[in-house]
Amino acid sequence: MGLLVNGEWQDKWYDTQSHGGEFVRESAKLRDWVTADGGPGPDGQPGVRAEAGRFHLYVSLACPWAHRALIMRKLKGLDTLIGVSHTSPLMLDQGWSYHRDEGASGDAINGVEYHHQLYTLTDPRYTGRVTVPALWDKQQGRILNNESAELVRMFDSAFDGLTGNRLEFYPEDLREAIDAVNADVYDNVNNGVYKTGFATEQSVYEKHYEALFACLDRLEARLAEQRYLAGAWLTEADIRLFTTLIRFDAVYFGHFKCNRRRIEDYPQLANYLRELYQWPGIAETVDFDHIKRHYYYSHDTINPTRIVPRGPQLDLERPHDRGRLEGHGIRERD
Ligand SMILES: N[C@@H](CCC(=O)N[C@@H](CS)C(=O)NCC(=O)O)C(=O)O
Repeated sequence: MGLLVNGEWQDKWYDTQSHGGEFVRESAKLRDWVTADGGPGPDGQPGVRAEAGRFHLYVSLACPWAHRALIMRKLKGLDTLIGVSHTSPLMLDQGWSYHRDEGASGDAINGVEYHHQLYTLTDPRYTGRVTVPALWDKQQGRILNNESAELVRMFDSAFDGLTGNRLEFYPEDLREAIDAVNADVYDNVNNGVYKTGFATEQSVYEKHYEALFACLDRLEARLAEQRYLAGAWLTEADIRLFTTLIRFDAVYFGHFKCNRRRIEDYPQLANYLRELYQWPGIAETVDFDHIKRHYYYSHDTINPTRIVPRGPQLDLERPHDRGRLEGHGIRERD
């Protein structure tokens, strides 16, 4: 576990000390976009054109951020256009690796052993954290973008002309609702579990624990009234919540001490989680072996014995009750 400083790998755990015991997530730094015609991204970011076979997605199957991109790749029918490599679940002194004997796919594109080498291929003097997911541009030989929220948006629309897929996860008229719930879920749930679990001061841990469960209570109340987070349509907001909920009972409840309640104990969230898990294409993106081995083995500051728990036994295939609420599925573009 570590980071690059001027292209040199340094083996360091997160610095919570200089933030009063807080884990502070660094913003992603590689932010170019893929667009249908190669024009700029939505905020004027440099753009490159969507082409079949040009891009490769590097992920960890354990990582909730990478998982968003993997689900979008699947639901948007991008499997044959964008290849994927996955890391070993074990993130050790050299960070993420492609060691096959630990369960990685290997790296068929660049043949690197460590994920940080993709960052120094991108910029030999790269400084920053070395994270998954990362979208590689084979034509330019560099990582184009390493921010999952942006990969979700690109995958939603940039390749539609090539795939003919018209599913829409960020429809114009729902953007306000999606942005609002995303902000709450990001801060208190997606990143909230990390802020709770990585805290190194009791009061900081308790503050984030309270914020996390207050948000889960808000979501539980919302999902009693509507089928999905933005209403009757399934949107990117649901994908973004799903990847944290699916890891919750298996990892965050114990390992990150997020243990007021399990997701299984929330009637709405538990049924909602099962509906999403059972959505065609989603279950095959979930790998509990990678998920559990990653967290319990890699974070030895939290779990020094590196024992990976056997449980819990989860039955995500059993029926859900969400059909009682009005739902239209995923919107299609005209
Ligand atoms: N903002 C990034 C965050 C990605 C991220 O933090 N990924 C984790 C894995 S779950 C990682 O690679 N961490 C390595 C590190 O922080 O050194 C995104 O959403 O894409």
